[in-house]
Amino acid sequence: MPSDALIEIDRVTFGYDERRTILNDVSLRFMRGKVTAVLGGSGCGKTTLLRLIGGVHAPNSGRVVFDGQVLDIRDKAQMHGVRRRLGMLFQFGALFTDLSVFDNVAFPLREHTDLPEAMIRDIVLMKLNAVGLRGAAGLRISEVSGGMARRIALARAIALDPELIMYDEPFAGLDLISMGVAAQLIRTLNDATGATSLVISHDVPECMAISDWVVLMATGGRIVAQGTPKDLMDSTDPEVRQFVRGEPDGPVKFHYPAPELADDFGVRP
Ligand SMILES: Nc1ncnc2c1ncn2[C@@H]1O[C@H](COP(=O)(O)OP(=O)(O)OP(=O)(O)O)[C@@H](O)[C@H]1O
Repeated sequence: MPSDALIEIDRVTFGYDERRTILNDVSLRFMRGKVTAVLGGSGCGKTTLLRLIGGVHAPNSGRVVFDGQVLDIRDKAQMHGVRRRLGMLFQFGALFTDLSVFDNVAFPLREHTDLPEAMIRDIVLMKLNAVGLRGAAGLRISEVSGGMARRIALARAIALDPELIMYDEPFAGLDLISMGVAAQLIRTLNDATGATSLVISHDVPECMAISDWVVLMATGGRIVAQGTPKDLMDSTDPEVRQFVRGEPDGPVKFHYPAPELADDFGVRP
């Protein structure tokens, strides 16, 4: 019987080199059909987690399990199969600026399938329609706004009907309206396609609004808390409160450790 979790991170430890461990003994489960957000401050290892799921790197110890298969990045056939089932929305979109909107969305279909051009056209227009941009198919990337670019990248990420869609900072650099549109799209596409979505971000309100489950991560990949958005919003844990309410000071200090002010300014009597 398939597990309820599409992805399991099982006691994963990882560092880019021996000097520093980025994720230390992290265990997490991402449930099928749900939107899960991993929230955490800059540098705590969120993107690294996505790279481990995408098979860019292998853990130093522990396992990453995708739909019951333990990932082994040396197994080219397995990784090819797994990557084909993943859609990834990178930070800042990474669209091909010299191609049209249409050709950007068609790109993965032309690369990974032998579908006839007429069918590719229908799929591309359907995906663009899903993000509200069917009418923009003929535009060049240089002609579209940042918010539109994000939606085009999303249409491209779902072109091959992925079972898992991973979003790396989908709200970064967007104005409030575009942010709201992007957030609703993540939710709508998840529900319409039956995919599983994983969002990593530090935008608390957007993630709280669209997620079924929220994980709060701190330095070293330490899981501070996880639960439904309501659980976390209602939490009385000072570290959770500081994070979800954006309070500048709390268990995580505003000031980097420093000598006393009076000592630094030489005014101690
Ligand atoms: N390719 C790399 N080689 C070496 N160190 C890296 C590499 N990529 C990231 N790091 C380091 O790993 C740590 C975690 O980075 P990561 O990008 O996973 O964090 P993050 O939580 O996604 O942060 P942000 O929100 O700023 O993107 C950082 O200290 C970063 O400098």
